[in-house]
Amino acid sequence: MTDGDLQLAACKRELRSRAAAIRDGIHPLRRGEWSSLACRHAWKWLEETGAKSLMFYVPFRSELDTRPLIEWCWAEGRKVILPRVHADSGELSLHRVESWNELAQGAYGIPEPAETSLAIGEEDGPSVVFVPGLAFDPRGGRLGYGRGYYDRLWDRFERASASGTRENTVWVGLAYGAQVLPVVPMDVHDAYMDMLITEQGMLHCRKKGD
Ligand SMILES: Nc1nc2c(c(=O)[nH]1)N(C=O)[C@@H](CNc1ccc(C(=O)N[C@@H](CCC(=O)O)C(=O)O)cc1)CN2
Ligand SMILES: Nc1ncnc2c1ncn2[C@@H]1O[C@H](COP(=O)(O)OP(=O)(O)OP(=O)(O)O)[C@@H](O)[C@H]1O
Repeated sequence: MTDGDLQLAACKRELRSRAAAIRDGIHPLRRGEWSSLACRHAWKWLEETGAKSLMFYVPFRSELDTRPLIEWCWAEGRKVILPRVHADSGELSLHRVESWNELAQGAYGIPEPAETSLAIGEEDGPSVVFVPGLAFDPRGGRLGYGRGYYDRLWDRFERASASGTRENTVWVGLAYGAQVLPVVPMDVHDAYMDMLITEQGMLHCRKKGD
């Protein structure tokens, strides 16, 4: 590790605890209100784009609540994909889920597809990925919990689209407006979002380096 890497890691660590405190500090009633507004913005956008296969996260801690969005997708017959954490390899496997009954408590206490659920391949993967995070920035920068799960998934999808196995995926950060900071420190391997959706609406991200 170079001095630069160490500084970046320290900067991320410090920001992680500040960003978690910001998110936890939002009153639960406000979180509920803002989650429902953000979900409505996301749903409107999904109706416009007609995307049929969507990957979500199941909220934990004080994250923006995606459950209404997931239930609308089920009601409208859209494909809902949820991740399962493999803490040993640092990978996420993807699973089609059709009801809450198919989930069990997984790593970190997050509800996830049960162990018996069959994973789907990259070629059957989602056209839109909704991504949780501690903080985001207007370039699409993202800070997660520091295990790199979504960065590795992004890498897999990029490779699959470069080799022609899948179409491009739209990456959408879902967060409260208070989590969008001026700049989030980014490593070379960090995944950039294409869009952010908050209670205030949609933001198209300026790409890396622009
Ligand atoms: N709802 C949701 N699901 C998700 C994520 C997420 O951020 N939100 N993830 C996004 O990647 C993955 C899970 N990643 C996680 C990574 C670390 C910790 C965690 O508890 N970390 C400790 C720090 C110490 C440690 O690294 O063990 C902590 O925060 O106290 C939790 C989840 C996959 N599923
Ligand atoms: N594509 C990748 N391949 C292998 N390792 C990776 C990849 N992306 C990230 N990592 C590793 O994962 C670890 C965590 O990365 P980082 O601090 O960027 O996580 P994060 O984006 O905040 O967390 P998360 O995605 O879990 O929410 C780092 O040690 C990094 O080297």
